[in-house]
Amino acid sequence: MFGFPAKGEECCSTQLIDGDGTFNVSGIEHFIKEVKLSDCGLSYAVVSIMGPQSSGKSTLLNHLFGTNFREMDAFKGRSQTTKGIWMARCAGIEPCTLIMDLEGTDGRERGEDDTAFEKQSALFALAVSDIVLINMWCHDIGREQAANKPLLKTVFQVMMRLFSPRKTTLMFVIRDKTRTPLENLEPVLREDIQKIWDSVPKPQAHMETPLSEFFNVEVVALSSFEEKEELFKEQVASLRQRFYHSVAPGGLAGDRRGVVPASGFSFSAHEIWKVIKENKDLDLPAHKVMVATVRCEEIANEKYSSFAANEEWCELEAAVQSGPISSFGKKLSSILKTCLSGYDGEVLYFDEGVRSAKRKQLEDKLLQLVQPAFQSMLGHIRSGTLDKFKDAFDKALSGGEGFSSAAHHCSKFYMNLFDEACADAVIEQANWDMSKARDKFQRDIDAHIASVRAAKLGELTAIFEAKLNESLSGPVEALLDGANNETWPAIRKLLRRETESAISGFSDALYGFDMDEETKKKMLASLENYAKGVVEAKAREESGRVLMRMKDRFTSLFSHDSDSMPRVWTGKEDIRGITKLARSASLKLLSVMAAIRLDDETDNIESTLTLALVDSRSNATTNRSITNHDPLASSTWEQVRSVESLQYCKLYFPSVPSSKTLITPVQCKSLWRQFKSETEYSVTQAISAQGIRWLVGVLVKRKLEMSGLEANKRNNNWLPPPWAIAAMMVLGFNEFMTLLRNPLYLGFIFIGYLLIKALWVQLDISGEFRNGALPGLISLSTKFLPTVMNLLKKLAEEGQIPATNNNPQRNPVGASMNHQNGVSTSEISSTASSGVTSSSNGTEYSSPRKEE
Ligand SMILES: Nc1nc2c(ncn2[C@@H]2O[C@H](COP(=O)(O)OP(=O)(O)OP(=O)(O)O)[C@@H](O)[C@H]2O)c(=O)[nH]1
Repeated sequence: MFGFPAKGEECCSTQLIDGDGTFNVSGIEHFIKEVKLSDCGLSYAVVSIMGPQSSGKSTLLNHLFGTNFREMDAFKGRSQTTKGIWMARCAGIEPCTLIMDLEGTDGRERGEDDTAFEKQSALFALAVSDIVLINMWCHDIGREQAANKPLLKTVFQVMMRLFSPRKTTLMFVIRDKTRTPLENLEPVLREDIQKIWDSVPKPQAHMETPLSEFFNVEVVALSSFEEKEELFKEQVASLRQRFYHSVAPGGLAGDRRGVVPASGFSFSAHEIWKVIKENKDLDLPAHKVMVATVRCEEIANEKYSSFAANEEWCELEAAVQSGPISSFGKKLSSILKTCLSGYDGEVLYFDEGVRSAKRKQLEDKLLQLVQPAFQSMLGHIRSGTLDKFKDAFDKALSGGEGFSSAAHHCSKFYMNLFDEACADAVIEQANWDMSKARDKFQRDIDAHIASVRAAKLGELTAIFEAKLNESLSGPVEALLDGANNETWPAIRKLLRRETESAISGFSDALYGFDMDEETKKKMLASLENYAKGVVEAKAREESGRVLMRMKDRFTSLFSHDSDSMPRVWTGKEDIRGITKLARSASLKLLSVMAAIRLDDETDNIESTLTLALVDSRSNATTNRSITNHDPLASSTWEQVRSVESLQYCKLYFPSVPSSKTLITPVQCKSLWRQFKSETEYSVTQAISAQGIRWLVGVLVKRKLEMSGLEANKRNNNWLPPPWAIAAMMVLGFNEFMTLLRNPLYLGFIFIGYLLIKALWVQLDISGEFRNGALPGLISLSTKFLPTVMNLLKKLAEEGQIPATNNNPQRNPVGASMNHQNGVSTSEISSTASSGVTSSSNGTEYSSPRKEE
């Protein structure tokens, strides 16, 4: 359908639009590449020719511009040769000049009524050309029925459909000029043109607009090519000179307007033709913007794609994934700059507003593309600088620098380092806000400082807490062990002294942390509370062992005399008095252990316990008769006060809050019951021992009275008869000899002899049996029985033989109470007992514990 230049032709011509009005997109693109039009920018000119069919248009163009448009063969008769619109590049004229050969008007092939294509092609030529040649016969000038009149009318009418005049140069080429000189012809022609212009209906806006506003009118005359060919050629050669640098100021098209840059020519021409075909008005300025928009976008896309594939960028992007890159910003900025410069160069002649907008879009897209790499770079900078900061900070701290000072110096130094590194990574074109990255880095540094501070403060706190633990736990345990009236005052004094010392030291240590007063106060208060907590915890721990301690104290006082010597129950001792003394000492211990008394407030737990458990009034039967209520049947000491204050008005009853209570009233009662039941055995044992001793004394006395000295002598004859001794020697000779021969047996026999002899002498067995066998056995049992019973009891406590006292069925209250207290009875029983030394009045005790 479309025509292409024949092979070997020096200058190509291409059919731009065919006779049916189809635009040859591929052909024109091929043509533009061929003539390298895209590189021309605005330095190109478009010249078109219109005129009646077979008026020698192609002949003129081929001679004038060196093109090879098809010409009619003169010998075949006049017929249409050019269909549609053809385009070729002018040879040898600078700048690049494109020539368009239009289909002739008034062609018989289309008929008189088909003027649509004629008008469309005229409008197209006016829209894209800088110079329009209008071919006309010389003899038509001044004629009413001239062939060019309809053509001019068409040109002027369609001109109105362009929203803005382009100042196109209309060059009237008068063919077959006669002898009449051009000076005479030109005014007539101009008059004709003016008449036609005046007669053309115009829109309101251009009613008064002169022709010269739209067109530069030029007139040339040429001799007949057929009759005076040489002269024709000379005149054409002369005319050709006028087309050199036609677009330069002063040139033929020097004041043209609305030029589309060469790279947009193909697109622009196609779009114009589309609008013309749709019979719409052609808004050239808007069209120009449209072309600029499309072309700038195309160019921007091309640049973006070429940037994305740019080797330098790809290497940089890959490298930044694995680590920081020096001069990252500089390198990337340079690649971006090259890309944007390329865009700027190519869109230079397009509408400024459009190209700037598209440049911005391209820049944004490019920056979006490179941003992840930039973020990676920032990430490297941040993590690297943060690591360096951490090392430097640790070194400064371990080098002995104060915490606040080290934090301040290191933070400042590494913030500056971060800023410098960021400056090195900054992309010129980006103008990204770095404050967020900086803030984040600052937050990272602050968080690290805070975590180190917390760790250091934690260490410091732990050190002082450990010191407090050490200085309080042991002494408090010792003080509670020897519970007496001075125990809690002494604990308070100890707590005050140790707390003050710790707080003073802690306060000095906190100095370097540059803390605000409120936080410091909180920390000191926390340490103070910790100290209290140590004492309270120790007191709670010791209260769990109160039963064992009470029993120890009881045993110590009951089984030892005032010189701490083991008591021998001779029958002269006041067992009741000793028991009472020992029990009241144990009750004292219970009352001291019953509550935490770290405040100076006094309470009367001891009096309450004495009243309820020891005094005559506390006897269950009597008590009920007086109060009809058990004063210790309460789980808090507050309730005891509220109830009992009505009954015992003369007493100040304790008001110990639950938080300070170690042993509740009901637990005290239960403990006391268990304590009594578990110590009763010792008392019973003492009473039995005293009874046996008394019985033995009576029996011995009577025997001595009855038997006298003879009986005494008879009783001394304890050896067997002689015949029995002889029989033993005969029958046991072999065994006797075996014993004598074996030195080991001899050794055992000798040791056994020594032991028996020692026991014999120590226990005075011969003396005991002096008054007869029964008194002797009874007397010896009184010596052995307490020792054996104590041994059995100890074994039972250690769990080596079945316990009798820990039977929960026998002591259900005690068992349940100890579970409430968190300490089991067996645990209490198994703990080694401790001793106390009683003072003369039996109420003050010191605590040198000793192994029984
Ligand atoms: N009288 C006269 N005839 C000429 C002149 N130049 C060319 N011709 C003849 O006119 C005829 C048509 O020439 P073309 O150049 O093909 O004319 P055209 O206007 O291009 O024809 P279409 O493209 O068909 O409209 C040819 O036979 C030419 O020899 C001229 O200056 N004077």
